[in-house]
Amino acid sequence: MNDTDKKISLIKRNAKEIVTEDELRELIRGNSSPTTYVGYEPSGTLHLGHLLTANKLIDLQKAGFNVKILLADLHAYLNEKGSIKDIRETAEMNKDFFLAYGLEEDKTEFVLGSEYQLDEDYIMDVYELSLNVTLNRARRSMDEVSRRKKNPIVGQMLYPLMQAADIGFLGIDLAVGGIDQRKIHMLAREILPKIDYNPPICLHTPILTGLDGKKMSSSRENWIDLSDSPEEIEEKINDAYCPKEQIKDNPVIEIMKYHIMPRYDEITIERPEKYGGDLNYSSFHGLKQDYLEGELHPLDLKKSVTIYLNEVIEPARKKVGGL
Ligand SMILES: Nc1ncnc2c1ncn2[C@@H]1O[C@H](COP(=O)(O)OP(=O)(O)OP(=O)(O)O)[C@@H](O)[C@H]1O
Ligand SMILES: N[C@@H](Cc1ccc(O)cc1)C(=O)O
Repeated sequence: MNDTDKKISLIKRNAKEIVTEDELRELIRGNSSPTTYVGYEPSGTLHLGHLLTANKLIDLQKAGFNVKILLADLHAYLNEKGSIKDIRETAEMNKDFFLAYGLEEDKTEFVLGSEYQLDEDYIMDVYELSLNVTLNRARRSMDEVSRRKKNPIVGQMLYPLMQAADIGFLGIDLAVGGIDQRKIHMLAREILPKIDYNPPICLHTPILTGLDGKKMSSSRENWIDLSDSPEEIEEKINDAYCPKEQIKDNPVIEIMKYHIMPRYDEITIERPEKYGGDLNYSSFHGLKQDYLEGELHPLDLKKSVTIYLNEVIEPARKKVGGL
C-alpha cells in the first residue's frame, strides 16, 4: 500500500460514506495538510454518539489533516437550545471534553461560531446563499437536525445556510458529521460554488444506537458519557439491549466496533475454559461472525466491553474529573 492508500483506508474506517472518495484521493495527493472540521451544537452531555465523529477527527489528525472544531453557539441558539449565555458556557466545557478524549491540543483549533459569524463578510455570504436556495429546500435539509418539526421558524432556514457558509468561510476541505448532516452537506456542495467557494468533500459517520436500542440521544437517557463512573458503565452495559446473534441496532456490538476496536491491535474476550476459553480478535469481521453464529455469547461480550470501554474512557474521565 502506498502512503495515500494507507491514509484513505484509515479515513474510511467505520465511515458510513464519503462524498466522494475520488475527490478525497485527489485532495490527499495534492495537499499535504488539508483542513477538516466537525461542528457541534454545544450540549450538556457529550455522549459516545457524539464521540463517533471525534474518533474520526483523531483518525484524520493521524492522516495529516488540520482539525477545526466549531462550537456552534449561534446554531444552537437558532435551534432553540437555550439562552446564548448558557450555550456559551456549555461550549467552554465541551472544549475540555474533546481534548480529554484524545484530540491533540496543539493540532486542534477550536472556533466559537459567534467569533466570526457576526462579521460583515460572513453575513454577506449567508445573504448571497439565501438568494440561491428555495424555502422548501432549506426546510428539507433540516429534516433530521431541527428540533421543531411542525410550523418551522425562519431561524431554521438560516441554520443550513450558515452551516454551508461555515464550510466556505473556515476553508474546510473535508466536512465531517453524522449521517444526519447529509442533506445540509449536499446543499453546501451545491450552493458554495455559486458564491465562489469550492464544494467540500463530505464524510458521514453512522449513528450510534443507544442502550435501549434506539438512537443514542441526550434527550432519551440512553447514553454513556465521559463522566460515567466505572460502576455506572458496568451497570449500563449489563442492562443494555444486546439481542443474541443480532448485530443490527445492538449498542454493545457497536461500542465494540466503533469505540474499542479502533484503539487496539487485538482484543481478548475472556471466557472460562469450560465455555471454550478466551477469544482473540484483531478485526471486527471475526467477532461479528462469531456473534452471529452464537459462538460469542452476549454476557461474555458485555463483560469485555465493560472492561475495555472503561480503559478507553479512563484518561478522559480523569482529566474531566480534575477540571
Ligand atoms: N447517536 C449518535 N450517533 C452518532 N452521531 C451522533 C449521535 N447523536 C449526535 N450525533 C452527531 O453529533 C453531532 C452533533 O449533533 P447534535 O448536538 O445536534 O446532536 P443531537 O442529534 O441533537 O443529539 P442529542 O439528541 O443527543 O442532543 C452531529 O454531527 C450528529 O450527527
Ligand atoms: N448541524 C450540526 C451542528 C453544526 C453547526 C454548524 C456547522 O457549521 C456544522 C455543524 C448539528 O446537528 O449539531
